[in-house]
Amino acid sequence: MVLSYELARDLLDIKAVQVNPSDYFTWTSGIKSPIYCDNRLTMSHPQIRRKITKAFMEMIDRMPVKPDVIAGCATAGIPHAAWLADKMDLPMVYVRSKPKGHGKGNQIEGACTNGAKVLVIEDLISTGGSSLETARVLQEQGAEVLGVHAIFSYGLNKSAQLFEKENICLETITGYDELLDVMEADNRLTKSEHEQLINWRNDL
Ligand SMILES: O=P(O)(O)OC[C@H]1O[C@H](OP(=O)(O)OP(=O)(O)O)[C@H](O)[C@@H]1O
Ligand SMILES: O=C(O)c1cc(=O)[nH]c(=O)[nH]1
Repeated sequence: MVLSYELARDLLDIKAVQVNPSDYFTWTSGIKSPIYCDNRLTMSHPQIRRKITKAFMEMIDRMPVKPDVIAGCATAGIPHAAWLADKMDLPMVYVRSKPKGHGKGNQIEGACTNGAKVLVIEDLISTGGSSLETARVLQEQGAEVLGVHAIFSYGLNKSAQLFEKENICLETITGYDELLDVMEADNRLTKSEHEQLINWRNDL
């Protein structure tokens, strides 16, 4: 099976995906959503997290310029960045959503030298705001951000526009369309619920 569909089914099987049409979830951006995908649950499934690491490694294989640092987007991107960096034998850093309010006041944790070629690892893209903020913080510290790689994206127009505006390349393993296709194929959604969820996403 194609990996994007295989991973979408894995996310459903481990109950990472919740659909709640009558009681919307609030996303980090403030968007109200009938669906929530908790990719943090992949941490608890070694076979799935290894599949994700392997997919990230294959994406790096296809990159014309290779990263010399892997950066995890806090918090849910951090474990995946760590497994990837370990497999690739590369240095890793993580970037907090805001500078730490005590201690050294760091926003970037770990060593990221000026001019380092950095790949940002994120678990999920909704608007893209969190991962692009991570990229901005790294660039401000003199890093060259090669791109953002994420497990999943909702494929919102807003995120496509933001990544284009920032001129940062986004690649993902799976996404909303694959998830909805698998849900429909497995009779987890009716055709009309499928359409409703597609329309909701397209109207955002
Ligand atoms: O593309 P965006 O609109 O920025 O949304 C996606 C972000 O939201 C979630 O993180 P959350 O803020 O819930 O924090 P966490 O990773 O610490 O759980 C997710 O892990 C992404 O980082
Ligand atoms: O945008 C978000 O905050 C968000 C959406 C989602 O489905 N899953 C998640 O972890 N965060």
